[in-house]
Amino acid sequence: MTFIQKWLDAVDRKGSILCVNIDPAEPQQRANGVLPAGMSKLDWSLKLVEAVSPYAAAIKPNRQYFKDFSRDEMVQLNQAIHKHGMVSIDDSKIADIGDTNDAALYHAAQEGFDAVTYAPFPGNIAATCEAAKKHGMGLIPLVLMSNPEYAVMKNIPIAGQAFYEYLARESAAHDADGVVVGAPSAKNHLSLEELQRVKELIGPRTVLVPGIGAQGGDLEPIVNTFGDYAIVSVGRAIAYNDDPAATARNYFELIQKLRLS
Ligand SMILES: O=C(O)c1cc(=O)[nH]c(=O)n1[C@@H]1O[C@H](COP(=O)(O)O)[C@@H](O)[C@H]1O
Repeated sequence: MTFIQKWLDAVDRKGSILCVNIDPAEPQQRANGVLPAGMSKLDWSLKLVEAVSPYAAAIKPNRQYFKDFSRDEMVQLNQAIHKHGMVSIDDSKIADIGDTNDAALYHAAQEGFDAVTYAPFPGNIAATCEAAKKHGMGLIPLVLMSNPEYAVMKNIPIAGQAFYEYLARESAAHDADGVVVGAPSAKNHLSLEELQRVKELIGPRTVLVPGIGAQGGDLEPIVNTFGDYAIVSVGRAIAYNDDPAATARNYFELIQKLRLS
């Protein structure tokens, strides 16, 4: 089954398009938004998965925060995500030569992920899409990032089009399962027109949308543009709130209003 189908099934099952990012920072790592002292990363992550599971259809662990995890720990986390009827996205943003990307996809498959994020800047979209299919993994290339600095990249002309259009077009041409498009906000560079352009170029594929919550992104243009193909991702605003379940429910309800209007 393709990742797109897995996602649409999860949306049906859960009645939600919310994805919760798990980015567990260690207490000594930064001042705010960290794991409680003395609590294991795995226990904290499993507790979060359970708390948000009534309101979310996907979980996205960011690999930079899990460098210390064993395969067994990652397998346990993915089993919990699947037990609750959600899909699991390995946010690795792989970005290397073919054999190395293949290694990342192999490990993601062994750990039980459903899809992997990919930074297509080495120019090997075709080969990486093929490798993802070989491993039964969904592949989600970055197209429009949410960070303000991406403004310097997105319109660089390439093959007669803007860089982001090129990435969206290539992702669709090689049958990637989706793309990453950040949520427009007052602080970043993203516009409704760009969202619509990406939709036009990729057709019915998933769109992983980070940038809601801590980064101040706007829900409305995302849900209105991409509908149930939008994997609406919220991280710190839920994970580090005193009541993650209640916060996930609030986001779920905000999204539902837009989905059903
Ligand atoms: O690929 C991503 O998920 C991603 C792409 C992007 O353009 N912007 C972005 O914030 N992300 C990731 O999405 C998550 C955002 O987390 P919060 O800002 O806490 O909701 C982090 O794990 C980021 O690494």
